Amino acid sequence: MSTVDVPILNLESPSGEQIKIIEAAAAQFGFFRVDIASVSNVFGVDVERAVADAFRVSRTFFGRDASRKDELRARPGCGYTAFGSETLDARGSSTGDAKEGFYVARTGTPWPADDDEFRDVSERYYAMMFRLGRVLLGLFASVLGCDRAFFDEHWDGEHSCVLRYLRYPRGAASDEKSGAFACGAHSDYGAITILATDETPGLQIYDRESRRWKGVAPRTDTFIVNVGDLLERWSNKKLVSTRHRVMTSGERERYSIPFFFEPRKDSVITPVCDDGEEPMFAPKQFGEYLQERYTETY
Ligand SMILES: O=C(O)CCC(=O)C(=O)O
Ligand SMILES: [Fe+2]
Repeated sequence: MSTVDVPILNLESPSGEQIKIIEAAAAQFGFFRVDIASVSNVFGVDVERAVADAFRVSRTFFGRDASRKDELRARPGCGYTAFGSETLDARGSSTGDAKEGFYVARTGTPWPADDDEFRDVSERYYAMMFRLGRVLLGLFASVLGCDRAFFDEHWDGEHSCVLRYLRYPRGAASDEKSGAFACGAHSDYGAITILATDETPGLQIYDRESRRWKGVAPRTDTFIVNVGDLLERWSNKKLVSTRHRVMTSGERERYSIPFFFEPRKDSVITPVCDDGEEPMFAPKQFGEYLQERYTETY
């Protein structure tokens, strides 16, 4: 399996350079990395530490007895999801995805009553990712030739951002032929995903040009950022959303923490077009769009 070079954005570099990196990424796979140390420097907080803390509480959480995790199941997009309970690629999979997860939503998360640290660390991490999401949103707006604050109002108030802890357990080897995946091929449905991973490889992205899957090397010093379908739609396809999946060897467990940066449910997504450009999509409320996508996954 060959790997892809994903450009690295340094938040401390001049904004013109940052915009160029995102432009290049958008024209390729819609994936880029963000240097974590640069986020620490710009925000004046220890982001490396926050990421390490988040992985630590994730391990503790998933180490709980199954029954004590099952109690924390809630509505879609909130709380615990058991091993095998989701199939991101229903057509290509013979079985549910070999992962378990815990969603942290803006409100209503069913926190375990006996682990305050899990909640504290998660809320801090969530707030930090939200802040980073806002910065990235401004850069995407610039790339589209809009004012930096162009998308901001859609994230004011009751936005739909979700943090997710994922564990891909040991012993569940992915196998393309039999349709067994750690996380089946999908594109993210939302606006922007900011992903932290541990050092176990697994993430792959689909290269439309060579029609091959390519690995994204794990790096704990960067976040992986990708454009989701919603931002693709919003940008009238100037920003691309690329299919990706997770394949694991089963030798080691793998942890990852995606943060899904999503607008308010009542946001109307109207494609941003240059003068004379035809919109490829009709305006649609995010909540309505979301409902359609959930029905496909569960
Ligand atoms: O675990 C990963 O590396 C990616 C997970 C993912 O693509 C997702 O949850 O949407
Ligand atoms: Fe994804």
